[in-house]
Amino acid sequence: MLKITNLKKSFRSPDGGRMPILDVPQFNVAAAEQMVIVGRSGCGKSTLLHLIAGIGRPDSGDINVNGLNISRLSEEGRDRFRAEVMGYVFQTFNLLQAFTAFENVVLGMSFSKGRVDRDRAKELLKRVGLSHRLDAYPRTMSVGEQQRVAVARALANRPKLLLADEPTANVDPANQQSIVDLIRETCQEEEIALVMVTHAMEVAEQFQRVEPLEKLNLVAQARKAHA
Ligand SMILES: Nc1ncnc2c1ncn2[C@@H]1O[C@H](COP(=O)(O)OP(=O)(O)OP(=O)(O)O)[C@@H](O)[C@H]1O
Repeated sequence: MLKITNLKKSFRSPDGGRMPILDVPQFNVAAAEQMVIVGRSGCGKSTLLHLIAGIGRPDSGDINVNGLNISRLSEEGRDRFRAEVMGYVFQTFNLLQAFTAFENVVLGMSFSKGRVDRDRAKELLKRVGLSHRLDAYPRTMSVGEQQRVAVARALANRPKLLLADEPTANVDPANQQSIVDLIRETCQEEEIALVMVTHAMEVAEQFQRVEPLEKLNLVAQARKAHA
């Protein structure tokens, strides 16, 4: 489902040079596999997820998702491919403020080829415990409620690959577990591969495969060697 080879990414540093962030020789995720990436703050987890989603381009290397090398696509092509094949739960939710919770989930569907399934949108919001908040606007919702809408929106489209960047960072332990359960059950039922970033060890330890990014990433290994 996901096959990464020789992926490199750097950012411009304040002195005008380049700051290497990622050098990942290989990283693969099988169809319908569920796995977790862990690692210290700033080690490049969100950058890796962005590149997999086609938000920004690597300096070099290949990212194959569902059989297509997305690093060769134009920005428009990557946007379209993401809408059709991937779901993304952003650390910052990225909900559209002018639309209600229900509309945000429905909009997650209408950017892709699939038909808009209003019943599925309602069902997903019910599963995250927000049946009573369908018509609420994001600014009137708590941070945890917004996070749950973001999870429902990412699943709305029946993606093949779900990328979740700390989807439980802002919720209490009970909601944390219900979000993890919702994500994992839906991914299992619908054979969606899951790559989740988390700092919560009690979440990570529920997964069979937990990859520390430092192990996958030669930049982190070189830093460690020089530390
Ligand atoms: N657009 C950018 N321009 C310059 N530097 C960036 C940019 N985006 C990220 N970085 C840097 O790249 C590094 C990795 O950032 P990233 O957000 O991927 O880390 P992370 O592992 O997800 O951290 P956290 O766990 O705190 O969310 C950081 O040092 C960050 O400052």
